[in-house]
Amino acid sequence: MSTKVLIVDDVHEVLLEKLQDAGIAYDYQPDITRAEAEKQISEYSGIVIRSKFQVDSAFMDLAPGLSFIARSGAGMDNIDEAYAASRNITLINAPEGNRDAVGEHMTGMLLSLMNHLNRSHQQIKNRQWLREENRGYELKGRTVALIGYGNNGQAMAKKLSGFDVNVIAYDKYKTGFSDEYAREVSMEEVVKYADVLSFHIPLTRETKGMVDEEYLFHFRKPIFFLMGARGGIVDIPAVLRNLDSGRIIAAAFDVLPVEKFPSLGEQPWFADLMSRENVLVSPHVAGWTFESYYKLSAVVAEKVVTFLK
Ligand SMILES: NC(=O)C1=CN([C@@H]2O[C@H](COP(=O)(O)OP(=O)(O)OC[C@H]3O[C@@H](n4cnc5c(N)ncnc54)[C@H](O)[C@@H]3O)[C@@H](O)[C@H]2O)C=CC1
Ligand SMILES: O=C(O)C(=O)[C@H](O)COP(=O)(O)O
Repeated sequence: MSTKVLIVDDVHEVLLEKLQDAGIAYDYQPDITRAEAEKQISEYSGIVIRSKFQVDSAFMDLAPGLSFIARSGAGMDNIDEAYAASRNITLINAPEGNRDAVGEHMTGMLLSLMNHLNRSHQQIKNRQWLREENRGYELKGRTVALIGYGNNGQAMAKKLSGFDVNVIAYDKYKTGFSDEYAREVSMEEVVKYADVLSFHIPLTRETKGMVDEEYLFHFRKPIFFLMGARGGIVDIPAVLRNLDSGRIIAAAFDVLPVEKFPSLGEQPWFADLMSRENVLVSPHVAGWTFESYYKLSAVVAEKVVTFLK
């Protein structure tokens, strides 16, 4: 089978240019549905995706000649990685393309929570000028705990380096990673010292629902909670209960276990979550900037070209 790549989601034109320059044939079908892709995928040796649909074993079975799946993004949770490995299909992603965006966005969310920006803006819209209620907290001197010290964890640590904070990081699958930006710690130290808890781990069978009542129970100090990885990692009702008790001071989510309307609005916890003045939610855009749109596509194109050469 000659090399041909199917691109099934919106990507920056740099990706198309780089494939073209390398003489790699492709079809760019950003609006294709999964059902349509299923009909065509047998003709292709590679696919470039984002998060539009699941690339599961059933999909891969329709593509006997598939040699790679490239994700123009970081998270691989919409790909059955184990099945791809069993089929010897190479997986490519581009975390270098949006890690700075995630680091900046989650730092921004933290500063916003600590200074009540969301609430005070809403109050002023309602003609309320409440200075005392909106007195902020300073980051300086606090301990920020990063769970996961890969691309995004490291980017977040670098962004925080100008704030005079103590950054600690726990990574279950890495050791010996302490650097000038973060100190490697055990989970025991995280629960003891954290003032801020920020997640930078993938959604896997192991991490699904991991952040529940039991997980949050062990923290010794009230925490600011940041979820910028995948919503499926966290049990929202447990966070709500911890907000009620004051064990979580405030929480920011760029990702939620269910995203987009109407399904998000149908979740039993949705109205409660959104009624809180100390909760800040963004629509899964931490890694989605004008710059990362280009960088993700450029990085993934370079990796695809390297793989195919
Ligand atoms: N909100 C957004 O727009 C974005 C979200 N993401 C999400 O962030 C996740 C992380 O991205 P990267 O940092 O690029 O991944 P990465 O693979 O570079 O780093 C993840 C780190 O988490 C560690 N880890 C895995 N399971 C763990 C556990 N149970 N406890 C502690 N550490 C654990 C790994 O050893 C690894 O070092 C992605 O999988 C994706 O789901 C990524 C980009 C944008
Ligand atoms: O890279 C990831 O992982 C992300 O979550 C992206 O920032 C969002 O991915 P898309 O849904 O835009 O492909």
